[in-house]
Amino acid sequence: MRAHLTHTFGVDLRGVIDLLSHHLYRSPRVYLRELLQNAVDAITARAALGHDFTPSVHLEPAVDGGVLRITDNGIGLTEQEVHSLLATLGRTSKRDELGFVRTGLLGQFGVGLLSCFMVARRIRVISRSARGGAQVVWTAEASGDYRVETVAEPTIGIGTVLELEPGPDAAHWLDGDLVRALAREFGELLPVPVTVAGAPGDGRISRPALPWTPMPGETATEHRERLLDYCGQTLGFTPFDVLPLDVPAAGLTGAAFVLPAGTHPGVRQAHRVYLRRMLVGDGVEGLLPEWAYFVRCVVNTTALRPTASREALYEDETLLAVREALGKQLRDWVIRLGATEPARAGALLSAHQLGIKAMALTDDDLFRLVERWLPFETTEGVVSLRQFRRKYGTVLFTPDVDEFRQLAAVAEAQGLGLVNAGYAYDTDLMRRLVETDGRVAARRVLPSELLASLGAPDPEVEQELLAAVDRADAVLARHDCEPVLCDFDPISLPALLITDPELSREAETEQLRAEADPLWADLLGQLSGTTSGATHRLVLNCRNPLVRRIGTVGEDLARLAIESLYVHALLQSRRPLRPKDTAALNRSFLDLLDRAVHSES
Ligand SMILES: Nc1ncnc2c1ncn2[C@@H]1O[C@H](COP(=O)(O)OP(=O)(O)OP(=O)(O)O)[C@@H](O)[C@H]1O
Repeated sequence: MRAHLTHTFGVDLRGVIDLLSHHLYRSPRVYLRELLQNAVDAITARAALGHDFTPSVHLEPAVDGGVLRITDNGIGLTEQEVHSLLATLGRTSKRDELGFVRTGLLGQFGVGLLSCFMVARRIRVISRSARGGAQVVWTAEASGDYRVETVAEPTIGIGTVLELEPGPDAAHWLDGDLVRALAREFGELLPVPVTVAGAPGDGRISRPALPWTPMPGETATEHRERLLDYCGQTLGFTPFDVLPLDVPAAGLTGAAFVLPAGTHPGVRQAHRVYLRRMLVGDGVEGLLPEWAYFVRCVVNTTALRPTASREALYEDETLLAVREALGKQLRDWVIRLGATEPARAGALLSAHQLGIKAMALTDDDLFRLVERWLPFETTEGVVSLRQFRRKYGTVLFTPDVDEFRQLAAVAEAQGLGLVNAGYAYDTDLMRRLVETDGRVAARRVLPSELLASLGAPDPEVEQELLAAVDRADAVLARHDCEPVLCDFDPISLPALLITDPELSREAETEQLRAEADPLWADLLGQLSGTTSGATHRLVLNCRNPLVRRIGTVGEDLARLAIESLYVHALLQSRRPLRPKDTAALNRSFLDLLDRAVHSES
C-alpha cells in the first residue's frame, strides 16, 4: 500500500508579487495610498497603547532619482514582527485572532505593501517599536528576497521610516510634484497631520474638517456655496443641487451632488468614497440604488468594507443597508423639494425623468410628485398629469409616440384630450394611476374609438366619393388597408391612417395560423374567432377640398390620388416603410410628376 503524504503548495514569490502588485490595482498611483494607510494605522495602534505623543506623518519625495521616504511616529515593528508581518504575504497585524478587522484600522489583507513594487525595485523599512526592542532594518527586493538587520544604536525615534528605491522607468512616480498631488488626493481628509516636503506653507496637506461639515459661523447659504464650489473642483461639474447624507449606523456622512440635465440613465455613477477619511477611490460604484444614476456622492464611512484593490466596495449587508438608507434620503429630498420649491422640483423632474419615474412606480409620495410636476406631451401642450386631469377628468393616452403623433391633431380638433405615454415607464405610470385613483383615472385610447368620434360625411359628398373609393379598393387592399369616409377637423388634413392594435394582433394570429401546422392552426383559429379584415383604415376627410375633388376626376387619377393619400398619411404617421410602401411612394410620386409635366406641355 502506498503511503499518503500531505504536501504544502509551493509558492513562486516573483509570480505572487507580480500578480498582486501589477494586477490587483488599476494604477501604480495607489502605492502612496497604501503607504499613508500603513502610517495612519501605525499611529492609531500606538494611540491604542495609551502613549502620549503628537502624531505625525511626513513624506519626502525623491530628488534626482533618489529614494522616497515616509516617516511616521506610529507603533513601529519589533524584529519578530518584521519577520512575521512584513515578510509573510497575507499576514497582517490588523485582524484579531478570529480574523476580524480590528476597529479603527484601514488595512486588513496584508498585501498593501507589495503595491510599492509597482514603482520600486527595493523597499527598506527602518522601524523602532513602541513596545521596545532594537531598531530593525528590513530590506526587500522585488524578486522576493529580503534581509533583516538590527541596529544597536537607534537612529530614529519610535515609529517607522520607509524608503522606496525607484524601479526601472518608475522614477517619476516618486517625484516631488506627483507625490504632493497624490498625497493630497488620498490623504487630504486624514485626521492625522500629514506633511510633504515642498508643499506650500508648513507643508501640511491634510485638513481637519470634512468639506460637508458646516464651519463655525458659516450661514446655510455660505455652506451651500462652498459645497457647490467643492463639487466643481473635485468632481468637475456644477451640480443642480447638493444635499447632505448621514447614515449613523454605518458611520457615514457626506454630500450628494445632483447632476445637471443630460445624464444618460445607462451610466453607472461613480462615487468618491473615503474610509476613515482615507480616500478609497473616486470611481466607486454601487453606493446608491440604480435609479439614482443622476447623483454623485462624496462620503466618508467607518463601516463599509473595501475590496483588496480598494477600488470597489464589498457587497455585504452593510452596503445593502447603506444603499437603501441613502436611496431613502434622496427620495425624501425630492419630496421636500416638491413641497418647498415646486418650480425647482419641476426642473429636476424634467432633467432626470427616467430615474424619478422608475422610483415613482414603487413609491406613493414620489408618484404624486410625478403626477403633479412631471411634464407630459399632450394635446394641451406640455403639461402635468394633474393639470390634464383637471380639464379632462380621465387621462386618455396612447402607449406609443408615433400613435400619439398620428392621432393628436385629429383628437384635439374633436375636443378630445390625449396624452403621449409612449416613453419609458409612462404606461406603467398610467397603470399605477388606475391602481391608486380607480379605473376612470386613465385609459388607453383605441384608434377605433377615435374613429367613432369622427362625424358622418355629407350624404351628397359621400355618394360622389363612394364610387371613386370603390374603384380604388384594390389599390388599398394591396396595403392591407380599407377606406373610410368621415368628416373631421382639421379641414387641412386630407386623410388619416389608423391602425387598430386589436386588428393588427388578429392579423398576426391569422398569419401564424396560415403558417402553423393543422393542430396549432385550429387552436389559433379558436383564439382569433373572427375572419380578419384589413389592419389599417385610411380615413378620408370629406371636408377637405382635395378629397372632395377625387369624386369628380377620372378613374385612373382617382386611384393615383387615393394611393398618394395613403402614402402621405403613412409618412405622417412616422411608421417604418415596408418595401411595398416605398414602391407605392415612388410610384405615386413619379406618376403625379408625370401628370403635372404633361399638363404643362
Ligand atoms: N508604517 C508601518 N508601521 C508599523 N507597521 C507597519 C507599517 N507598515 C506596515 N506595517 C505592518 O506590516 C503589515 C503588512 O502591511 P501591508 O500594507 O502589506 O498590509 P495591511 O496594511 O495589513 O493590509 P492591506 O493589504 O489591507 O493594506 C501590517 O499589517 C503592519 O503590521
